[in-house]
Amino acid sequence: MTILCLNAGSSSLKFAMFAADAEITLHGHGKIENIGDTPHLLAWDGSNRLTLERRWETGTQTHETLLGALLEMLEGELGADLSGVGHRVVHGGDRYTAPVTVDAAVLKDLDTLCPLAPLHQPHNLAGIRAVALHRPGLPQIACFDTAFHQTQSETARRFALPRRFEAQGVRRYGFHGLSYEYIVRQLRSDERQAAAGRVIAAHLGNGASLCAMRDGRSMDTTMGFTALDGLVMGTRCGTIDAGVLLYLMQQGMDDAAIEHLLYSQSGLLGVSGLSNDMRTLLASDDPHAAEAVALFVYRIVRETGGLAASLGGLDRFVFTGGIGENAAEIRARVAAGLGWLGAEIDPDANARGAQIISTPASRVQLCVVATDEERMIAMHTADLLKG
Ligand SMILES: Nc1ncnc2c1ncn2[C@@H]1O[C@H](COP(=O)(O)OP(=O)(O)O)[C@@H](O)[C@H]1O
Ligand SMILES: CC(=O)OP(=O)(O)O
Ligand SMILES: [Mg+2]
Repeated sequence: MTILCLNAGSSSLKFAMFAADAEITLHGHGKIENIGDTPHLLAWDGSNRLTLERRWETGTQTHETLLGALLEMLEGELGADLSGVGHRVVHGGDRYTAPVTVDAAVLKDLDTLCPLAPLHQPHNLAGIRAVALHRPGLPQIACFDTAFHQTQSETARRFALPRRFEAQGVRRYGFHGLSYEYIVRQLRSDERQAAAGRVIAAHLGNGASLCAMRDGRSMDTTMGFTALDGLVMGTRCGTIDAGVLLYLMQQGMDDAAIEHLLYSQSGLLGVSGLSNDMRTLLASDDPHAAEAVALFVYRIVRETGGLAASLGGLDRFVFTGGIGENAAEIRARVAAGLGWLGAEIDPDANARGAQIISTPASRVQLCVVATDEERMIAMHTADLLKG
């Protein structure tokens, strides 16, 4: 069977076609990056040969218009032999703890979670609606970022608020779960049994989070009720004193203005005043860019300390996501900050982007694993379609 996977991130729209028989084989994939600024489409065939490139002017396109362009481009692929479409849906709330076939009732439920993931959920659901218009009746499977974190304890997921709020679903959920699930599979496929023990994975992309895992199960994570919590991100502030929000409200900012500030104008972009793109910041000699990068690294190191404490120590630290996989300088600076845990980086292995970038003597093994949310979506989608 042939499966199309769609993954709408906060600044990107990724897609991939797979043949899912005994094995899952990539037929083609691509991404539209830099959405909100100057969108840039790249597409490759199954052997990673570039087949298409296109750029749009600044500020003329939204996630929705680009999705339309994408479906037009995939028109041929959306032909009769397509068995289904798998989607990354960032928030599953309390109800959706495993992949599900989407129908009108499910879609309505998922819509109610849009305020909890304003940068993602509306785009995720727009993808489902657009495909339904194009190909009514084609099975569509929603795969949730929150599902992987089901294994966390009540304590890890609880806010110190009066109980009635928890009953309403106000608790920590965690995100990037498809990515962490894939990382665990990759670590397990290795003969070193690398998923065993106490592992922290760092998904460092435009959104960024850490996940503390024991034997491949999520124990804690830096994102919470929403994907705003935790690390400094491209345009999101990460953990912030709730008193700041009270102050902003008292200053007359309304909820829409605060949402825009915290989700879209903060993080690396807000602190640098320059860009949310790590490549741009690393290449800049502007002191504010350097300060944004320093804060990004500092917060990763600090949160790792907390998660290592909750795991009772640390055996392995995994870098993944656009920054984790590609930015050797960030990996080196994070590793330096983890020296107190016994981490010791091998500079040559790090510069090469090797799978293991720590020295043999390092007490914490440092790894780089390329994540593949689309393949994880394809695996779930194939499982559901095969019944
Ligand atoms: N070679 C590189 N060096 C530094 N940062 C990089 C590199 N390649 C990609 N990145 C960064 O990765 C981030 C995007 O990560 P990605 O996981 O693709 O995003 P998304 O969260 O939208 O899926 C951007 O900040 C980008 O600058
Ligand atoms: C949940 C989240 O932040 O996703 P992304 O990294 O794709 O923005
Ligand atoms: Mg992402």
